Amino acid sequence: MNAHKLIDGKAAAARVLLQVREDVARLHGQAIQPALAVILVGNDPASQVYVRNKILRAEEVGIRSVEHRLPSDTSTEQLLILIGQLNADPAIHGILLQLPLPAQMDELRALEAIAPDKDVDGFHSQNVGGLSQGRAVLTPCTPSGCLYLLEHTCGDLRGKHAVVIGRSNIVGKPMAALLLKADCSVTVLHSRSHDAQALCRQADIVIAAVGRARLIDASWLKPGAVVIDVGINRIDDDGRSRLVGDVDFDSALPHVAAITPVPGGVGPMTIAFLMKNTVAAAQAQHHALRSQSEAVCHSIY
Ligand SMILES: NC(=O)C1=CN([C@@H]2O[C@H](COP(=O)(O)OP(=O)(O)OC[C@H]3O[C@@H](n4cnc5c(N)ncnc54)[C@H](OP(=O)(O)O)[C@@H]3O)[C@@H](O)[C@H]2O)C=CC1
Ligand SMILES: Nc1nc(=O)c2c([nH]1)NC[C@@H]1CN(c3ccc(C(=O)N[C@@H](CCC(=O)O)C(=O)O)cc3)C=[N+]21
Repeated sequence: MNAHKLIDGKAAAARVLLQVREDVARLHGQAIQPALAVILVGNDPASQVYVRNKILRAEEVGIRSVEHRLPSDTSTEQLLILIGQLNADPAIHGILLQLPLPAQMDELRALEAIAPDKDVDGFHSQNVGGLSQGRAVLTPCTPSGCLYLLEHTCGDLRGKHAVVIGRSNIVGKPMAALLLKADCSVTVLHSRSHDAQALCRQADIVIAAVGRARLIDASWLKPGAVVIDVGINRIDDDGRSRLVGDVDFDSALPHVAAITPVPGGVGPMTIAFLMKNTVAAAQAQHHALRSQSEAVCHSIY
């Protein structure tokens, strides 16, 4: 009955991937084979599932993928060596370092070691800074996917009040930067916020990226709000394990104008935008290479 309120992330991701497939075919025509390297350290079961999904999706659109699995006792130095090799390999266009890393590793140092033009997650400080300045740089996949869903649900975002719950470097902060770039008024809430619920109730748009199962129910939402649920939480439901978001979907649904489900909402969009970023990286690297060789030709003749 409320089906019209569902924001279908699977269908939107399929549309994005169709475009990516066309772009890949065009690159194949220029003898360019876009390629993504995925690094997985340790054997966290959830990370293994995500990595497998990313590799399957890459194959479907014609992107070559190379998986590098490292044991959980790998040192940061050993990881930096692999990243250095991938940075130097002209046949690799994108590098994804699956997070979280085992506790002994220096995550920030590893992310900073990835060449910014191969940083398809958009986590390198150069890309983070570029996004904050509003420049066209490689941008984190989950927030890009959320923005796409919002633009296709709300149309014009200008002047809308968006509340982002969560301030991680992966989701909350880049999400806030993208919404600001789209001319929203942005409030970012976190675990130290006073009366987060009352602030959230003022929002036209809510982005929940907290990591707490079903924290946000109808009492957090203004009637008619648009809700994007980034949360992926595995819970035990009468002895069966299942995925739920950060939003209490059943409580929120009668209240909202539109909402993403979990699964089938933001998750598929994250993977679609990873593919889009990989193709953009491949295009940019070949463009840069061509400009370089043209410059060399100019200096010779
Ligand atoms: N669908 C997808 O593609 C993706 C889904 N995810 C999912 O999104 C969720 C968030 O991920 P991520 O950003 O990495 O998580 P983090 O744990 O890094 O960040 C969670 C944020 O939520 C804040 N927070 C915690 N409790 C509360 C509270 N009660 N009220 C308000 N804010 C609170 C924290 O505040 P503080 O900073 O003060 O600690 C923090 O900023 C997870 O469920 C994750 O699995 C993540 C990436 C991609
Ligand atoms: N460097 C890095 N980049 C990331 O983008 C990154 C990461 N590390 N670490 C973990 C988080 C999480 N994340 C998800 C991606 C897809 C789904 C997804 O496709 N979810 C499906 C369900 C999948 C299932 O059934 O388990 C859905 O929501 O429909 C979920 C979560 C990316 N992350």
